[in-house]
Amino acid sequence: MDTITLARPDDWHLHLRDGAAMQSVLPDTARRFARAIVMPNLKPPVRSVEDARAYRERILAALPAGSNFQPLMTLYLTDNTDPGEIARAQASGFVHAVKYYPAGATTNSDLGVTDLANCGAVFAEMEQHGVPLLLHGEVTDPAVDVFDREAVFIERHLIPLHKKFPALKIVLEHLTTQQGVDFVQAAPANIAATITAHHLLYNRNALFQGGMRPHYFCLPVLKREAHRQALIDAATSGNARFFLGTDSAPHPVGAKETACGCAGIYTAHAAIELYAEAFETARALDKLEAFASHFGADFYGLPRNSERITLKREAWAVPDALPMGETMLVPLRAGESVAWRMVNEAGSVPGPGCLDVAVN
Ligand SMILES: NC(=O)N[C@@H](CC(=O)O)C(=O)O
Ligand SMILES: [Zn+2]
Ligand SMILES: [Zn+2]
Repeated sequence: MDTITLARPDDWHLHLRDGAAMQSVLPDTARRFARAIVMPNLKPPVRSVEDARAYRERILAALPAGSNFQPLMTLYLTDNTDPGEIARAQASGFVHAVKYYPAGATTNSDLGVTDLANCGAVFAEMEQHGVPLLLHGEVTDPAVDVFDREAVFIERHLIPLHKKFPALKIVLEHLTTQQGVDFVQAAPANIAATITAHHLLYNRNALFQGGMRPHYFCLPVLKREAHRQALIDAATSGNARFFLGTDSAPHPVGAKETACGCAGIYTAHAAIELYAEAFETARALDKLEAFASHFGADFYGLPRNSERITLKREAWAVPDALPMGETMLVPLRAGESVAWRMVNEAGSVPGPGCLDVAVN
């Protein structure tokens, strides 16, 4: 198979940032995806429906001309989130989920939740209104090994939370472990998980290949090979509760190549192409469409996309760096190649994959 055609995919976990940085990265996503769940970890975070309304307007205003891309907004949960915000979120029509960051777990999580017990009234409202809770599922306990933080989160927090709010829709974001796969497989249909392209393609060796590799550092951190295999098996299994979420997370090169580098990997420039590589290696390209274009929409109760995209097996070179506002970012595969290329509807092959203008 040298070309594949699939319904236009959606990205169920994306960081777009704001301002000039957003202006730079948004076209990469808008060219490939119909919709994306946009993370709220801005500075300051997107905490209210009104914050989300304003952020959504800024995203729409930054879209390339002619793009039909739809940002699906989320609220950043804090210890002080007003339970009344949930009904307003649901009524808004543009807020689709609430995001939980454990305070201090990851980029811009300082205002995150210090104790899930502070949010009981909010979770009760979410359960009642059918608003999904998206989890950065890692404990922050410094006594817990960084590679075990997802598994320990599931035991300590997720299992009790699910017991207390059994009908609450939960997405365990950026799944990285066998334990996470096992939990989702054993859970009922209101529990799902997103899986990134980088966690499907790389294990933790990538962080230390010939030296320290800050551009492979993200949270949750890449795990050992057995976990990557478990993620591949889950993503290609046809189980509708595993679906695509890139967690593409741009940072300026200077914030990555430094003594204390930020967590986050940029993949939006080649997102669906990288998933195609991972699925092809697993001999499961026939499972890509459901994972990328059907299951997430079904879970969120949104219609599947009717437009289609085509990917062609044709290697292209990823530039060493891409613009990010006034500065640059280093994308995944910088200076290397990606095996699949997205072609536009007319069947023509655009120029370098990540520097194209929008194709709709
Ligand atoms: N994944 C990351 O490593 N970083 C994300 C935050 C997150 O998703 O945890 C970011 O905003 O940079
Ligand atoms: Zn996260
Ligand atoms: Zn993220």
